[in-house]
Order: sequence, then structure tokens, then C-alpha cells
Amino acid sequence: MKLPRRFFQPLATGAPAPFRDLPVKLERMIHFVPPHNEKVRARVPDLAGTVDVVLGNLEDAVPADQKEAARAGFVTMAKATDFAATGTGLWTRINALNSPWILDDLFTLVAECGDKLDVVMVPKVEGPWDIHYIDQLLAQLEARHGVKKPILVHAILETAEGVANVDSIASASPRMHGMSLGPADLAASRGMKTTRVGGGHPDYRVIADPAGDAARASAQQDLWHYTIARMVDACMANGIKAFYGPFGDFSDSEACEVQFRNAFLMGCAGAWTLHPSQVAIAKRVFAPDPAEVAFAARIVAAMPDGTGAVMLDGKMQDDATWKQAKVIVDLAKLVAAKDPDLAKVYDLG
Ligand SMILES: CC(=O)SCCNC(=O)CCNC(=O)[C@H](O)C(C)(C)COP(=O)(O)OP(=O)(O)OC[C@H]1O[C@@H](n2cnc3c(N)ncnc32)[C@H](O)[C@@H]1OP(=O)(O)O
Ligand SMILES: O=CC(=O)O
Ligand SMILES: [Mg+2]
Repeated sequence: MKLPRRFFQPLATGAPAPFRDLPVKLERMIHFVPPHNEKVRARVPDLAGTVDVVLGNLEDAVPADQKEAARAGFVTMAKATDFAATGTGLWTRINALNSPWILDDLFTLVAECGDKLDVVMVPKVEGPWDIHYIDQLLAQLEARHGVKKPILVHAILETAEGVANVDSIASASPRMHGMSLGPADLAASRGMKTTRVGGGHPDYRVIADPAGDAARASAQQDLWHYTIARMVDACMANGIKAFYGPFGDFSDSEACEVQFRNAFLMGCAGAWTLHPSQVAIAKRVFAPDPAEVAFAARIVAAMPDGTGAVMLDGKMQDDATWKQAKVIVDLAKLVAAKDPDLAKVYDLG
């Protein structure tokens, strides 16, 4: 274990000092773009102003013979758009640590566009050792290329071993931005019997006891509840952010919305969007409900220093509900700063 006082020291001479606290950013959706696809890439300058994060994906979903084209396409895409001008994050998902592509992914991207790159998403993270490796390598590359701002790291939680080590992954480095649930790889790694990318399964259910001839009530359960809860606790305990990952059935926007909303209510900051149709869903879900914002604002106003106990509409409020209300009001302010329509609806002054 590293001594606490060394935790925030740069890992290479000349590398930027790690952030003490994460930059505060609205990240309702991490929008995936296939950078080897010239047609989709051409849409990025317009797309950038409409999403919170653009992620150029180099890993799964890019065919092996297109890996170099995806890497080159990412560099072209990064250089062609001023993402910072619209407050949009620029992320990449690199190839896995055991793949033949990862070194060239990092060497090329940090050299060519390291100053524009906000976050590197690392797939199939198994334990803190994977983060330590990426942390050291990024520091060396930042130093070599004079990158001024630390590039953050986001882990995908998508292996059984990764879930077993989720707490130590979250605390592995001050470079950690957060974590996303990867339900497709995780299902395979765990031996789950589903071919779906996220969402529920009609056969995963509970059933009521028999009661004579009456039909037995039965309800579908959430396959991902346990893992999302573990991920949120690990992330929030370490001051980093949790995200729901992909929802693969683009034809079922209703189920996508329900899955995203469950994650939002449990503490997630956002989700991945793989198709333009999912962007509006993420915007709807990862912004607090206006009625909830209005009530939360009344709680904050009723307890100006956040202590004591008051009654509002027959409901007891105290220091704990004040903190709950602050979570909602603070998020609403962040959303309002980016969305003039919701700013009017929230009316937080
Ligand atoms: C388990 C995991 O790892 S999930 C993460 C990995 N997967 C991904 O990153 C997939 C990202 N998404 C994609 O690559 C694409 O959406 C695909 C290949 C799956 C489907 O693409 P298409 O067959 O073109 O879908 P569709 O015809 O519905 O697209 C409609 C329009 O949206 C565009 N589009 C599709 N996906 C995207 C996207 N992610 N970003 C921007 N535009 C997109 C299409 O180019 C098309 O444009 P057009 O109307 O000008 O022709
Ligand atoms: O990478 C994402 C996943 O679900 O697997
Ligand atoms: Mg995966």
C-alpha cells in the first residue's frame, strides 16, 4: 500500500499533478461513436453540442481489421472539433490490457491529442493492478508529450473478478473518474444465461405461493440490482461516479428508459448511449423530476443551515432529508446551466 502522503504525487517527472477532487461536470450520457465509420464521424461536430460526452470506441464492436482505422479516425475526430467550447467531454475506450492494440492506442492518442482527451475508459478491469499499470503509463506519456491536465481513468465493471474487487478498483488511483456497468461481458464472465445487452429477462422472476385455484402472481426482477448497488457504494465511498452502461435493444426505448431510471434512482450519474435515439432518453432520465426539484428546494429553504426538524406537507424533514434535497437541487442546477428549457421549469433563480 502506498503511503497516504504519496497518493497525490505525479507518477512521472513532468506529468501533471492528479486532481484532488473530480471536476464537476454534467455527464448524463456517454455517447459511443465508432471512429472507423467515416459517415458517423462526420456527424460528430454537430453531435458534440447535443451530448455531454463523446466517446470514440476502439474496443469491442470495432472489427479486428479496423482497429488501426478506428485509432486514426479518433485522432481526426479529436482534432476537428473544439469539444471544450460546448463543455462536451472527449473520451476514448481503449482496447483491453491483454490485447495487441492497447499500447498503440495509448501511445498514439496521448501523443496526437493528449491535451484534448478528458477520460480513458479501460475495459475488463479485474483489480487495482490494472489501474496502477494504466496510471503509470499515462503519467509517462503525459510527461513525454507535455500534457498539462491529467487524463482521467474510467473502469468498466464487466468481469466476475472485477466485481469481487470493486472497492479496491475504485480507490486505486486519484486518476479514477468513475465506473460503468458492462452487462454484456459481465453476463458472459459470470456464466449468466442471456444473450441480451443489459435490461431484464422475462424468466428472472419471483412467484407468489399457491392459493387454491387462483392464478399465482409473479413479477420480473432486476438482474443488475446487486451489481449496480455494489458499484454505486464503491464509487460514492471514493468520491467518483457510477454509470449504467449499454442497453442494446434500440427498438425497445421503453425498457431502456426503465433500466436507465433504475440506475439513476440508485445513484448513477448517467448511462451509455449507443444510438442517437437513446440520447433523448438519457436526457429525460438523468435530470431530476421538476416536482421533486420543487419539493427539494422547499426543504432547503425551510432549513437554511441544514439542521433541525420541520414538517412539510405532513412529512418530517431533518438534517438527512436536507442532504437528500441538496443532491437533487445541486443536480438540477448543473442541468439548468446546460439546458435553458429545464432552467425555466426548475426556476431555481
Ligand atoms: C457491449 C458493448 O461493448 S456496447 C459498446 C460498443 N458498441 C458500440 O459502440 C455501438 C455504437 N453504435 C453503432 O455503431 C451503430 O449504432 C450500429 C452499427 C450498432 C447501428 O448503426 P446503423 O445500422 O447505422 O443504425 P441506424 O440505421 O438505426 O442509424 C440511424 C442513423 O444514425 C446514425 N448512427 C447510428 N449510430 C450512431 C452513433 N452511435 N452515433 C452517431 N450516429 C449514429 C447512422 O449512421 C444513421 O445515420 P443516417 O440516418 O445519416 O444514415
Ligand atoms: O462493454 C460493455 C459490456 O456490456 O460488455
Ligand atoms: Mg464489454
